[in-house]
Amino acid sequence: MLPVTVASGREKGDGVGADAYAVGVDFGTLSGRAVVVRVADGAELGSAVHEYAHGVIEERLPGGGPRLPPDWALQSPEDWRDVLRTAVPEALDAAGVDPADVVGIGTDFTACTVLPAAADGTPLCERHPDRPHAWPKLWKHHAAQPHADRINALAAERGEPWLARYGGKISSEWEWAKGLQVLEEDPETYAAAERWIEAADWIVWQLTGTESRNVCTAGYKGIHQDGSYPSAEFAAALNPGFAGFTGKLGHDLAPLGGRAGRLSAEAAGWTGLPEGVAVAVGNVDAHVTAAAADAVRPGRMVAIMGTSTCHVMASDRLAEVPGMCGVVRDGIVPGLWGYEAGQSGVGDIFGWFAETSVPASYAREADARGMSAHEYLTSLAERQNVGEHGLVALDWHNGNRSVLVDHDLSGVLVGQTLATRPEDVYRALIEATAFGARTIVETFEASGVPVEEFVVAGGLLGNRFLMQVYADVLRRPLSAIGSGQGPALGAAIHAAVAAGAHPDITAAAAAMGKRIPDAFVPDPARADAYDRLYAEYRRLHDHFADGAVLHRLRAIRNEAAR
Ligand SMILES: Nc1ncnc2c1ncn2[C@@H]1O[C@H](COP(=O)(O)OP(=O)(O)O)[C@@H](O)[C@H]1O
Ligand SMILES: O=C(CO)[C@H](O)[C@H](O)COP(=O)(O)O
Repeated sequence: MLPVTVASGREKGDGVGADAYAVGVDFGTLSGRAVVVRVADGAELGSAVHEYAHGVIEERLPGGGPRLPPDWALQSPEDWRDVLRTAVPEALDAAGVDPADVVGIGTDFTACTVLPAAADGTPLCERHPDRPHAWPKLWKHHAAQPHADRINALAAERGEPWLARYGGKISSEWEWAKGLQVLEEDPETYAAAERWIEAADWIVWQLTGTESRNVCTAGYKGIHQDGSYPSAEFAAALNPGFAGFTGKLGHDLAPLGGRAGRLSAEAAGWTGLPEGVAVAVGNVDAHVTAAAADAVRPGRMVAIMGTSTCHVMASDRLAEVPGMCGVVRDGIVPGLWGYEAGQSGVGDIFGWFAETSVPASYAREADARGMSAHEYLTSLAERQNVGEHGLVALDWHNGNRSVLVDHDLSGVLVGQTLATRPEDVYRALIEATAFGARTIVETFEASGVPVEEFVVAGGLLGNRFLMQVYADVLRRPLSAIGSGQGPALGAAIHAAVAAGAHPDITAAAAAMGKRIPDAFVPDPARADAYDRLYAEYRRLHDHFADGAVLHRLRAIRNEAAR
């Protein structure tokens, strides 16, 4: 790896005036969004979104070829570059800000979205577009579950000390499982991959021209703990050809809020920003949002609720929380432990239902009222009393990230009768995700990590009924982020720190972040009624947790698809 120089915000003193701006760019699952933010107070002056031309590649590669196997999810690096070329200049235009007043740019990415690259950063899919394994694997590529299972079994057998930092299980979404899958299914691509790099770091490489690796993705997704990755012996025991895997990863890890480098001439040409402005160290969409919600202090759990939900929380204590995604020192903010847990499917589950299960009469009615399917179903669902639909669902349609860590689990719905209507199911699915969130919060608290405040962020904040369900199910007031673009604002906050405009992330979050306390308050009667349904959810959860039925069904499906 190339040598990396990373300065913290404190050390640079770039000199930042009152009218200085930072640009944050959020690379999501379907689109990238840029926002221009005033560094003094976090005012958002302009933003722009660029939808990825290829979206999520799940069926076939962009050039055609055979159908991809089940559970694959790929992306195109050119789509990501297009965000820099279009959304950033459009956001600058919308903001009416002189680019010369921009002091820094920061980015955040979905994770673990990871790609094989050459030593100069060229994605292998740009050399071998016909090889599926040469393409970036999106976070929700779940086809490496058998590899994750082997990693977990071996780590448990060898008593690997790092396993407890991941709640006892490594996810199939992460770097090791996905890397092992490439080795075993396409050894040539594995051998050609001089780098196995998170898109979070790759995009920073595009901006600066220099490779850097961030402490956040290395810790949560790369199993980097206490200064090292799992040993070469461990990797070799998985597969002798895997022994050198960590040689493809990064070893000099850059701290969050640091400056990864300066904007290259080429990236200045793409973005319209001045060459040489500070570029922040790469980061993850969920983790930057904690700064945007001014929630980087211990005990504030931020739920970033969109396609999936991530729960992130800084804490001054280290504990083993079963089924959490990970705890990483400095993983959200330097100096504290950063916890992450998550639900792999949330908005995605509602989206699946709205797309596949709404009758034509509902679609017509929604159209007539100028509502989306989500809005129409919500308007019907919110009229019901708690429990009136007689249903309970398990929110595992995209697997279970916490607390079971098993992506071969699938969704369950019980209690249907001939009177069950679409809005009943839609409501039961919303409730199921809220019960999943409660399971996570209770697991943290039972493990000695108190959740003092629950802060909601992300696109689902737009559904107020859904938020009220969460407040009722969690039996606690919810704070809400005061921005519609949390990750992009968070990335801009990191850019401001990297540019020296604020001394550190905590100070920048206090100045630029936005949090509204008690935005949703629980109703005691509904909360009591939900306690009964939650008890049923937990019974169903424990019944299906071992995967006996659900794994068999998946095996039958996979066999039939082959
Ligand atoms: N009114 C709504 N109620 C519930 N879910 C919605 C609604 N509108 C969109 N969604 C779901 O929200 C998700 C998009 O959330 P968003 O935060 O914008 O995306 P991302 O997580 O990719 O950043 C989609 O999965 C979609 O199905
Ligand atoms: O795993 C994650 C972060 O660690 C996120 O779930 C992943 O990045 C996708 O997020 P989104 O729901 O915003 O698309």
